[in-house]
Amino acid sequence: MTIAHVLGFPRIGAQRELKFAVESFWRGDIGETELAAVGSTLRRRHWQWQKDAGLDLVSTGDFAWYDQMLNTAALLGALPARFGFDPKALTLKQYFELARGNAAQPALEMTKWFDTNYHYLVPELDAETRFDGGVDWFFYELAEARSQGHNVKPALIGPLTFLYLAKSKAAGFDKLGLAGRIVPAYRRILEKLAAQGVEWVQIDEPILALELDAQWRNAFAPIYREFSTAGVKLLLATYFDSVAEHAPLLASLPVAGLHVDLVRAPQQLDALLAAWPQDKVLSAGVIDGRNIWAADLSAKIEQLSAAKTQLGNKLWVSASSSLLHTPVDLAQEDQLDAELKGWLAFAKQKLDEVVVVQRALNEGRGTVAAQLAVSDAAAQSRRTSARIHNPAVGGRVAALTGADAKRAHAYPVRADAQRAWLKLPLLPTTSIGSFPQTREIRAARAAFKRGELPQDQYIAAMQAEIKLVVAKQDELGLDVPVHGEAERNDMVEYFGEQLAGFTFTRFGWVQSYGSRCVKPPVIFGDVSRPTPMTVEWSRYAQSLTSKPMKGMLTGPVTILQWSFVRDDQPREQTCLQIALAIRDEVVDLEQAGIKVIQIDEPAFREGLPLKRAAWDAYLEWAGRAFRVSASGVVDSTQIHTHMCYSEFNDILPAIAAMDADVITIETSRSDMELLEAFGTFAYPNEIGPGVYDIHSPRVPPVNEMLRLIAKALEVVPAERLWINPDCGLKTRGWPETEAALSNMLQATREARSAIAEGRKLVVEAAGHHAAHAAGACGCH
Ligand SMILES: Nc1nc2c(c(=O)[nH]1)N[C@@H](CNc1ccc(C(=O)N[C@@H](CCC(=O)N[C@@H](CCC(=O)N[C@@H](CCC(=O)O)C(=O)O)C(=O)O)C(=O)O)cc1)CN2
Ligand code: MET
Ligand SMILES: [Zn+2]
Repeated sequence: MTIAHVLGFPRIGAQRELKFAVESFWRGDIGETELAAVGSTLRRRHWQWQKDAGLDLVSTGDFAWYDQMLNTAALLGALPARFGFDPKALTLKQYFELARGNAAQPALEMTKWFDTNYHYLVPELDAETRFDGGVDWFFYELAEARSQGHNVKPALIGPLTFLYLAKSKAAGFDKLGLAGRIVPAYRRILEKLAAQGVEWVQIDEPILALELDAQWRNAFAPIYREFSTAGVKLLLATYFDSVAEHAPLLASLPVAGLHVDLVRAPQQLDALLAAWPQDKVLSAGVIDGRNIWAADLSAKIEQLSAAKTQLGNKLWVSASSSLLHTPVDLAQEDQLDAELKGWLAFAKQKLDEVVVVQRALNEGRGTVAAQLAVSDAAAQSRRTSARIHNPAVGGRVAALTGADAKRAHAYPVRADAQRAWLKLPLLPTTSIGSFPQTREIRAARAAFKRGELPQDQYIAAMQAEIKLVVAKQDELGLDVPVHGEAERNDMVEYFGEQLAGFTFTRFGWVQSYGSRCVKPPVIFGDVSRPTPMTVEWSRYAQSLTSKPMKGMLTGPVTILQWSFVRDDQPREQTCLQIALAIRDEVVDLEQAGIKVIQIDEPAFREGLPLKRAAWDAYLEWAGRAFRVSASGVVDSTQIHTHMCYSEFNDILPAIAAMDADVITIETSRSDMELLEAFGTFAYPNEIGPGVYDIHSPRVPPVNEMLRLIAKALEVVPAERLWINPDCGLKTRGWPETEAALSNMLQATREARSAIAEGRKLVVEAAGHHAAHAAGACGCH
């Protein structure tokens, strides 16, 4: 029989139960026992759903209090020594300290999981790292599932992916050199599973979808040979892109099965089948684990028919990746109309989809005729619905010319026009946009959305917030203030709610990191902007100050990247439609007298395809989309952009080609390393490298920021340098926000006087890193 399974299920809970429980625990409102009970309840529910749907195996190992990479490190016992924790006796409190930092130690670094909006904690490795075993949560949860009567397939992140994604501070550290230690650790885990009678173990090696160099590729065979005698069957799981280039390797690896992503890379099926041995399982990920569209089930069955003929029972059916990246349960969405709802499937619905495909393959389509009829009708309605296609939008995109994606004059000409009216001081100061999203703001919005707070009162409350934020910035002396984004639930969802061609959900939450979630809007049709989206808020904010108010928009690439995107046309096309909508908004802001406008693109780097071979094409269309959004204005209007969360060194030319007048960019956590690349590359326009990290409540002292400013001045001429934090302040509280900004302005004043007096700023002043080493920085 063809087996039905999934690689993992979202842990957050349909009502974000895990988020609220974890945050209560952090606040001390509940204890470990109550928190553990919430975790148990969620796991029990999610396993039961998998079983009820008809999956043959339910997944364990996919639960985590914060993150699955941290869980793997905790299981292996590979914790950074700087925390001083005993890996075998790690408490929940210590686990969260690794994730969030404590008084003495900053948290593990956090970064994006491949090309998703999920962030994992980066394990730290050094020559002393040991994998001598840690907590037994993984085994506890396995036993829990079995005690509930489930046929279980535990899942682990594989050793090579673990090492590849981990990080070492030592330059040139050979991570693969730790294989000799990590492999026995995994082998011990596998043997323990075998002893407990576990048949199948899923081992995730998503790095196989990257363009691996020979050193990493060649590490697979010997390592998996070590595992082949541990007594369990291994299902090696890959996802997010094709692994066809490794087909011979994968066919010959001593594992019992391979899972592949046939949504992102359907074409790899033929290549793999051509090389596939008879005795090995091929798990076909045909249901989209990254998007919310209901599958065209007839098409999926068709897609697998040749594979079924060739492989018989060795063909398994699954979702393309873990369902972690999809919201939990569509059934809760009571405000979507029936047509749209019929086009969607969240994680729980995807379980059913996997099973329908499986049953059709095992028992014939007749056994699932009713489900197929529903699916066929939905697919048909999505292909033909009048709500999807808007000829005016298509026409506008088709009519775009080169001139539409280019400012009228080059940067030096624009800079003169901007200087003439802005009259900013040297080293102008600004912020990235958001100010603290307080509980009061969120509560007011929640009440408004529930219909309990009338619209005029909601607007008044947000205006009061804007007034406060503008007054505080005037007091502090910021040169280019912002309105603070109080009215926005999220920088993408807010725009999705107002654009045609988008819809949004009530409970479509997806974990972004730890307890933080996002609710990506859904792009189902051609995108356009019925009415201005931000103009009134910005106009109001400008009325409160004589300084130039900076308008604040999210760019087309980021809106695309952080939404659920339609899969019936190329992403490029959708992105250009969004770009035109944002362009309209930019032009309206300019008309309203907002002549400094920031178009945020924090997800620009994240959108890069996993395979380098596809980078150029992406950078070309993504850059064009940004320029389309930014180029409708006159020379004197200053366009800013902002980027964060990523390493930008390898795409600097593409960033320069976006031709924003000013870019503010995250750099403080890397101690301005990035700027060296900007210096070498000679970034041509203005740049505001973040001078303090906003991800922790810690208030950096003046001299620390001064040191970063001095470092920046070594590579960026003062005339083109801006001073700002790393990112928006929405997750911060007010006290640290005011203190940090006040220090930032003090540092700026000192830098300005040094420049005016021709004094050279000292770069070597003790900074955060030195203070850290001395345990004297008060971080977190
Ligand atoms: N889309 C997106 N992706 C992104 C980022 C981003 O900002 N947006 N940033 C990076 C990730 N960083 C993130 C930083 C913070 C949060 C975050 O704070 N999320 C909030 C939810 C934000 C939100 O949508 N808030 C809504 C809904 C808030 C809410 O939960 N309301 C309660 C009621 C609250 C109350 O009464 O006090 C409810 O509806 O039940 C609002 O403000 O309106 C959370 O998890 O808590 C998420 C991601 C990368 N990816
Ligand atoms: C993730 S980038 C955030 C940019 C946005 N303008 C903010 O300040 O919140
Ligand atoms: Zn940012």
